[in-house]
Amino acid sequence: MGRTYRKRKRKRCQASSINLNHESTTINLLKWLNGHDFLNSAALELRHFPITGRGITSRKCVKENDVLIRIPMELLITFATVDKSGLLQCIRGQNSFSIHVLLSFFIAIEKHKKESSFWVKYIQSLPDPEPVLPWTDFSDNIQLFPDDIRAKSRKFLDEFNEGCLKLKSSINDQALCQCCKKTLVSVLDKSLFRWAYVLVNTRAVYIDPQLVLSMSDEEGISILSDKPSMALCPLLDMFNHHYMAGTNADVIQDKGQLYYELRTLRNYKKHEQFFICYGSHDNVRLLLEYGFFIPGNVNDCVYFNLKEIVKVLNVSLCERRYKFIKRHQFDDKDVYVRLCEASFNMKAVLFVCVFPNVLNYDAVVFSDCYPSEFRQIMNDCIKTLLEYKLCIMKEDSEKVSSTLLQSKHLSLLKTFLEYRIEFVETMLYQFSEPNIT
Ligand SMILES: C[S@@+](CC[C@H](N)C(=O)[O-])C[C@H]1O[C@@H](n2cnc3c(N)ncnc32)[C@H](O)[C@@H]1O
Repeated sequence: MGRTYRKRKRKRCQASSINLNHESTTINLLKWLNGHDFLNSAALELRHFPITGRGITSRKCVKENDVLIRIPMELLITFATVDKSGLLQCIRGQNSFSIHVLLSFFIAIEKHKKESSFWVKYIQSLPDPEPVLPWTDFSDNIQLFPDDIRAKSRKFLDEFNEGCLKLKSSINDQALCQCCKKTLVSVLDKSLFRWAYVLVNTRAVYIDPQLVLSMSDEEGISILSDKPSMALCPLLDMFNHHYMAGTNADVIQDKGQLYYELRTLRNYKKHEQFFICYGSHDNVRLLLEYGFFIPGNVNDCVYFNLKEIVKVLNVSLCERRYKFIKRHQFDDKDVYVRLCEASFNMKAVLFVCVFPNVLNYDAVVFSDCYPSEFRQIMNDCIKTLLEYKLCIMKEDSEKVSSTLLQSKHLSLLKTFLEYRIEFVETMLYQFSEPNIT
């Protein structure tokens, strides 16, 4: 791909994006932020992009290490915000809740309060309906999902259902909404809670839990079942994800005031979209937690488990070799292949499988000094394993494509499964090349 091609592509992308700065939700959000010590010094502009949806650019060129946003701490929604709001006093009993559930409870009730909420301009800027995540398909469609995606979807769904039920059953029956005097239990219906829960899932950023605890009331802390490391940060949550995001976020102190700050790590052209990195996530994680995937994602990988490796490679493991793998938990997680590379655990498992007579596996595996002939043998094994996965993935994709059932969730999954086949085919091609590690 030449420079001129990339330049034209970028221009086409800018031309097809739509400026959202004139929309009332954007104007109101920026006005509200301006009124609370936020300076739009980087001339940020919200635009709708064809692939990523709404995202952020600037009307001017931005230099490396420039500040994109600096949001004062009191505009972040953290456990301390929920604690100080008095909402937790509506919860009776000794039940404890995750920070995810508590933030969801808070924004659900604030959404219901409409204009009487301090957060109304922020809440109006949030997407409604919420993004489509495969596990929020509440029909029986989850049965059609491939094994790996179905297992994870069920886990997400169980956590959501459990959190929702526990919260609703713990809210004091007499507790009323401050704005409409309806009971909070009746206000918090499942679809409102789902909206809030998915938004927290897709938009919360990491915050140092110790900092949050230092800003909270000691009495309220006992309601937490995990660390309060999630926060909603207006405007920061308009940035889309890329694994190569050229930005860095941090909490900083300026003249005694704490801010959540985002800076650039490189120069940006006018109207180039800014990204942040949500983490080194593979595409299945992006799909399940955020409702999208990125073709060519460098963090994408194909996972295997010991049972299928042994079956596909037709290996019989003696007790000594099996125990070695188990003792070091090599088969527990991170047994994967990604573009041009096998993970540490994958290499270890394959080595033990195909070299039965090594006396000291520890010495080889932990020094990463494998015999020279292992590389070619490993690549051949990986090719066989990928061919096996490809057959399964084709069947999975066929199952989803041929169903007469319809939902946004299923069509998202269908697109993803088709992409996943292409991804494994590319990997197979790469592992067929000589000199691949
Ligand atoms: C933190 S929000 C980012 C802003 C969001 N686009 C909006 O309109 O408010 C995260 C959501 O944005 C979308 N998103 C983020 N990065 C994306 C990407 N690289 N490609 C497609 N969608 C993306 C997904 O719907 C995700 O759940």
